[in-house]
Amino acid sequence: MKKQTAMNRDWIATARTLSEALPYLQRYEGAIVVVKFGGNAMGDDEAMSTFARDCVLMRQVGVNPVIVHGGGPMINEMLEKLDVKSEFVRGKRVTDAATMQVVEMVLSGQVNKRIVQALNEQGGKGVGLSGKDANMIICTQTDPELGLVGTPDEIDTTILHSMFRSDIIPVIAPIGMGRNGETFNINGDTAAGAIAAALKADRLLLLTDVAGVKNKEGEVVTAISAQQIRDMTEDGTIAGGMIPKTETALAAIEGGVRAVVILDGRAPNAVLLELFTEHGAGSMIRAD
Ligand SMILES: Nc1ncnc2c1ncn2[C@@H]1O[C@H](COP(=O)(O)OP(=O)(O)O)[C@@H](O)[C@H]1O
Ligand SMILES: CC(=O)N[C@@H](CCC(=O)OP(=O)(O)O)C(=O)O
Repeated sequence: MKKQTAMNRDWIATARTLSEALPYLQRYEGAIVVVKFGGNAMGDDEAMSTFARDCVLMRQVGVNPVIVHGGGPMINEMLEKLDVKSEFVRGKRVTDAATMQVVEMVLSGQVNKRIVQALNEQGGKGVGLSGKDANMIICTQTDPELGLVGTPDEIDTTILHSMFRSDIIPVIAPIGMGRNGETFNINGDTAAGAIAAALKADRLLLLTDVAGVKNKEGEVVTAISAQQIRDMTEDGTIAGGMIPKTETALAAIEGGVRAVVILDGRAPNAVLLELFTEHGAGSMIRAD
């Protein structure tokens, strides 16, 4: 009898959560939400299924999710197997022609298809693309020191809009084309930010493996201004892989994205919690 009461309490709490989601569901109907799913945020198959389920649910309630993925750790693993050395400069992989081949194979062939499959197993319609498809991302070289690393210069979102109309969830590998036929490796955060800005997205969610942007004391800053980001980068509090993330956040806001959230993608249902409950997670960056 006692057990049943506890169960009832659980159901009541679940019903309350659903009911409290109404204003959020209304706010996000028709919204475009770009989700960057970083390689470090991708967990085991169960975590992948949970993430996919959240994205399919988003689509089901009228949100237009766009997934832009990373896969840095998976690229590292393959490069190691092939005995190709790799190094990062300011959070970006120095990419020569041989490395580029491996990057494209792992991102487009392996990681992209894993996410597409997970979405489709949850009843969604995931379609995999890279920035090369339908001329979506045209790049210029970021810096000769980094080799074939590209900075998105022109984004064509036509294909994405036609996917939204067909209930398709686009899953995009961060690879772009140069104007002279080159293939460029784009940092996943940079690609997600550029796509979010081109779509004037309502939200850009950067899923990673930390709870948010941490200050000197190691505490997550829940709301962070552009100026705070610049100061924290200057004094080294923001370092490594967090640099492209915060740079992306600033560029995305400037490009017309309403808000960017950096959050822990390994936390179960992180995306749903952020969008549809009052328990938003991570660090939110808005225009100053
Ligand atoms: N101020 C900071 N706050 C949080 N994380 C930081 C900070 N500075 C550096 N980092 C590092 O950035 C990492 C996230 O970047 P990265 O590993 O590239 O993630 P992803 O693979 O998800 O893109 C964190 O795991 C952390 O080690
Ligand atoms: C230029 C550059 O650094 N490209 C990245 C692309 C993948 C990526 O960004 O993956 P994560 O999001 O998992 O870090 C790379 O080669 O690792």
